[in-house]
Amino acid sequence: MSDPLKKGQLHSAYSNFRLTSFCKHKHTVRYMDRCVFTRSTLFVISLLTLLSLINSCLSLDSSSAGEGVKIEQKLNLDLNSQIVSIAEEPQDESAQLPSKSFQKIFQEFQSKTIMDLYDGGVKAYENQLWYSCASKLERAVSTYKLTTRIISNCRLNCKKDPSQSKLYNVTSEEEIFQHVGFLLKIADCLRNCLDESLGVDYKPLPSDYVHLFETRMPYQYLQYCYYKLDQPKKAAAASYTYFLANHEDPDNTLNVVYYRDELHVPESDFQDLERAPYKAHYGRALRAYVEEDWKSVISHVEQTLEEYYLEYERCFSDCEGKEFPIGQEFSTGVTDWLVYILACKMDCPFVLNKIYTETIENFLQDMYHYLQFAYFHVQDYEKAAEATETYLLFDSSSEIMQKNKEILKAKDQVRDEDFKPRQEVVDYLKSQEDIHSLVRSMRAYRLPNEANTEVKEPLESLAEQQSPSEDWMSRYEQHGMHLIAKSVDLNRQWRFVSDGLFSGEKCEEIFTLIEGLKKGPHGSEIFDLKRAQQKLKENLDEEYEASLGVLVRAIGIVRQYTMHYFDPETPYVIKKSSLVCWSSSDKSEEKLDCYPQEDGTCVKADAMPQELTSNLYTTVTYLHSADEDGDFVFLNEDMKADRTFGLKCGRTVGFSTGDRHTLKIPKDGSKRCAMVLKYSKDPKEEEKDYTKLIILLHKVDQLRMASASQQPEVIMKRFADAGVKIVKEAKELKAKERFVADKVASEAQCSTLINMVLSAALVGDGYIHLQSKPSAISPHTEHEMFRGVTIYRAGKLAHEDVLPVGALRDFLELSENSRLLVEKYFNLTKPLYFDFTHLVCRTAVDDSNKKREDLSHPVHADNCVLKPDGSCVKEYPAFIERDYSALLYLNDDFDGGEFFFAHSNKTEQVSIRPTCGRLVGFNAGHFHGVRAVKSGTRCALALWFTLDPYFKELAHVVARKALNDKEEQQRQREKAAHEDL
Ligand SMILES: O=C(O)CCC(=O)C(=O)O
Ligand SMILES: [Fe+2]
Repeated sequence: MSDPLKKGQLHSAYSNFRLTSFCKHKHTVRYMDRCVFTRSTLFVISLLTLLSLINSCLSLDSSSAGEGVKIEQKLNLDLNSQIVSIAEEPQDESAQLPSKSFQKIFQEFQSKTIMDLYDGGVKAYENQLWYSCASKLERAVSTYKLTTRIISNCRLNCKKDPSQSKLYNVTSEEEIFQHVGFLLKIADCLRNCLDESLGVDYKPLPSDYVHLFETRMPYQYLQYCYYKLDQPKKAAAASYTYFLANHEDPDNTLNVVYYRDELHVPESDFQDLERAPYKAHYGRALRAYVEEDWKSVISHVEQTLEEYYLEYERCFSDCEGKEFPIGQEFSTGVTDWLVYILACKMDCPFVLNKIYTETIENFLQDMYHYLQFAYFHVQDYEKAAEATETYLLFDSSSEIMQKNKEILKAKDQVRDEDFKPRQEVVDYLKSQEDIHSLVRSMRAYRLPNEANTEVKEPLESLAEQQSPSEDWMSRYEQHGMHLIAKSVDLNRQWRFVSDGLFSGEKCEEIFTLIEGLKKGPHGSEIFDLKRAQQKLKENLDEEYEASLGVLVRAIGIVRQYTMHYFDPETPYVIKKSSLVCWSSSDKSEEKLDCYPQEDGTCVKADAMPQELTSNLYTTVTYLHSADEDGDFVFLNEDMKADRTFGLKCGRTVGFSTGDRHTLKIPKDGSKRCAMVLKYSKDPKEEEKDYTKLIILLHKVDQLRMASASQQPEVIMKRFADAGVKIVKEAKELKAKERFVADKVASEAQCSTLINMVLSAALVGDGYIHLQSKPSAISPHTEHEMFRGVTIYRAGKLAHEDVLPVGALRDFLELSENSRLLVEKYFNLTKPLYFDFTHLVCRTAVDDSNKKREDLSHPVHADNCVLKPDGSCVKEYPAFIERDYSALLYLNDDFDGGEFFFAHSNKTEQVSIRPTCGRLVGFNAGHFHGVRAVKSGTRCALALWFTLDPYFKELAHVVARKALNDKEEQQRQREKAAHEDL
């Protein structure tokens, strides 16, 4: 972070501070690390930020109700700097606990009423009853705010002082209840408080409504109803309020602009109607800062801090009021709950530090910087010393702050004991450290199903299951990962090179994350996990989310491999993950006078470290292959090349962070990209953004699934209406969780898919899907040949116009229908995800060999290893994450090839004859096999599903995107052809 002390007229004491660049725009000044508009140009700057989103010419109709707010305008503002609003006037935000008499009236406003009001408002909007729309939605919002504030106050008060509970201390011999006493009092207090303020009949608002209010949906309706009621100021405030939580919505952005430019609503009326009090104080503090009114800066920053900590406490206690799925057992249930609360609490600073549309990373830290500066200016040096020391708690290595401390120390009025940090920050940082260390210690705990905030790679779980004596390397080799050089080959300790850590798919997917980065002076571009979160929050793009998911797993794989390789007593934590690309710098003719490093820096020879250490470690995994250019170079003491390695997707080079290395920047101007991980043995150094990103991905996923879910009966009826028939159920199939359905695919769809395999499949592709090894022979029998297409490959082939768009559409549609049918038939309450999707044909090699005794696919279960004693163990190399399986058959013109369910002694239990459109769905733990295909070709769409979102097959997202792109291209072509006529 840069320094407020650097700004404008410096006190002579500060003259030795470094100066940063000036702001480009002539009406801006620099404060903190941003450029803000000076007073003459003050505006609701978040508005300006949003304008930068729409720098292009747009013409949109913003309303679903017909005639909307229209705007046609070319906006051309250079507003790249991220700025915050400092023009808004504060409002009266604090909702107090209502008085007793009010409570009586209030009790009428039960959550049912909130729902009624909301639904009524929306209905009125649809019926164009603008007055009724506005009045109902206004009441819905105010009742919701009041209710949530009351509940939140109860939680806060009862946590602080549970003595309102009449329960005596609970004591028990039973150990578990000895811990529960305190909780019991809080629970009793909370229940009483809620009963008293909301009435005993109060029912919590259903989560889908909570979501609507949290995403400020009522304001989206309100703005239009106000507009129709000729209340532009209110409309402007409502649309601005909605915008702040939904800035990716371009229609609303245009509305805001419209109110400003067409209806001339003054800037001061663009108010955030949901603004937390501390944000208002913050805005005023910034304004005072620009005006150099130090006394006001102090007073507003102090109020900001006071309100911020209140909000922080509230955020913490509200986390405990969130709805969670809980496990069945007492211990798992309670622990799952705790883990959820923890994840929620971890997010609090992130939520609170979002000011308007921008997240201010070091919000609190900045506040003490402002205070220090302002106190210094009013010559209250003791307070300035206190603020300095407080700041140093956040960042003890800040050179600027250290220098400032020296300057303050030189003042006569300042004594050593004045450098005492504020208690509130000591407490705050302790609570943060507590949360993070709890999260760390719970790392190994696995939440049920989709509730998995701690991510496990298949290889990670494999690692945990193994005893140390087991030959871990050969297991990795089965996945195609193998060591190609180790320390002895590489002249130095702590060096290795391994191949095959990523598949081509993974490389391509991660590569897509690298775009729009800024090049550093030497020609490197760096992508880190902070940027990833920011981008995902700005735009919940499913494809981007999928690529991040791949990255998160990739990090897990490489870390696990590295830990195994070095077998450290203390595990390594990841200190920093980034994607780094090198390409020739703009001044490419000039030769670099430093050695480019894999982490994106460029180091001079004399600055190269001498020491090797096993405490800090780096791995570099390449994201593409290159025949000639871009080598990695291990250097020796004399800075001469020790060994060089070419680039290859998935190749991983590991070395001690202090080791000497460099790289060759491609001469042809192309980018050379790698995933760079730095490790440390100090758990305190762990990169928090990794966990944060996982939690964010998880939340996004839950949101998406929640909005998509529908009642099973409705879906099953829809299937029945479309002709799908359940033909065999548990009883006939001799076990629960099995069914057979017919007419899931049409004849035309079956032929399309079969043609796809026969024409486009790479022989053997996708069967060993961690590492494609083309092989014509079936892994199960030499009498058959395998051909397959994965969903990823289908997407790619369609993208390259090798596969007709319609074929990809059928592939995606049939997969999705099969998934949905399994999810709804089994009445699953958790979303079912694809784990792997494989379209596969088996062809009898020698048609005359009809006496075959072998099986096309031996008896097995899809998620465990069948042992000779008939037990099935959930261990590697089985895909233990798989929960359900389905096969959608595509033809019947072959001999043999019946699917059968089996007993654990491998004998046949019940068999099913494949035919086009027939789907078998079953629990992935059930034994089954396929009889020999004696002649002809048997094709099926094989689908494996998981309840664990971590294993979600991301290729579906990529393929869907490819389909959408192609369809859009087709539409454009048709449109152009039509216009030509
Ligand atoms: O093709 C079939 O009918 C079953 C295949 C199977 O069980 C599997 O691939 O795991
Ligand atoms: Fe199977």
